[in-house]
Amino acid sequence: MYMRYFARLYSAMAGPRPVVLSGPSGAGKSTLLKKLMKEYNGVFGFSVSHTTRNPRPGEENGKDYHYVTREAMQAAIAKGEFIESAEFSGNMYGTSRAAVEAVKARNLICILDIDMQGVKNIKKTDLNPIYISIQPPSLDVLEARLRARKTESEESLQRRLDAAKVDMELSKEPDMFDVMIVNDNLEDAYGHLKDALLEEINMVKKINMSS
Ligand SMILES: Nc1ncnc2c1ncn2[C@@H]1O[C@H](COP(=O)(O)OP(=O)(O)OP(=O)(O)O)[C@@H](O)[C@H]1O
Ligand SMILES: Nc1nc2c(ncn2[C@@H]2O[C@H](COP(=O)(O)O)[C@@H](O)[C@H]2O)c(=O)[nH]1
Repeated sequence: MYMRYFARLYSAMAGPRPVVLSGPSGAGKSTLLKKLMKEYNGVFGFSVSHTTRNPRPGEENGKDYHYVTREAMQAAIAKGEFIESAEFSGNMYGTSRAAVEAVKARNLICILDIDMQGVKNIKKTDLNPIYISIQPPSLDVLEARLRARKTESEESLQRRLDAAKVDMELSKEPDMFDVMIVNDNLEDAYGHLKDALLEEINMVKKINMSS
């Protein structure tokens, strides 16, 4: 009983655990995390990654990503400013220490939306997140969703589908993820995601109410 009490106390002092959302491009990570941040306003904070890709219509610099040149990103990585970085579909992506610290400083649950290389690299750090995999019902459905999103050139789409095949295989490895969610029906997938995060959500609500 005491052990459980001290474990809870320690975890409250350390702050809420971050959450890693990963899965193939087009699986629905952004859709799910935007729903979560809207319903639980003031509970979650998004770790804004850096990328060398161009912004899509509607995306905002500093909100969706920090859009940078390859040279600037390579220089920042060399200076040790990133906890992880990866090359994905012809562009660089990475999580800066500052992005995670900014969310932690507000005592919010930090959400990272990263690819499988990022997952492997985060596992080498002391971040200790909850690892959640968002998977599509099938490769065909994934392709249809990516095409319907109309954000990719044919070349980029094919690269993303190739990466998705690797991702879908790797995600089956034991212990890679704490929670696996198949995003077939959006509401069902969202319900599953909320259930997985309920303990952390309640912890943050309690801390915020008492401060
Ligand atoms: N359950 C669902 N049913 C049908 N369409 C969906 C579902 N979930 C997401 N979508 C749609 O699929 C497309 C891809 O979703 P989303 O952009 O959230 O994927 P993502 O995993 O964040 O992709 P990326 O890694 O490329 O950013 C979007 O157009 C979204 O509206
Ligand atoms: N390893 C990292 N992967 C990241 C990061 N930010 C985003 N991503 C992943 O990149 C792909 C493509 O994203 P898109 O916005 O161009 O569609 C997707 O799988 C993201 O999860 C990051 O900082 N590190």
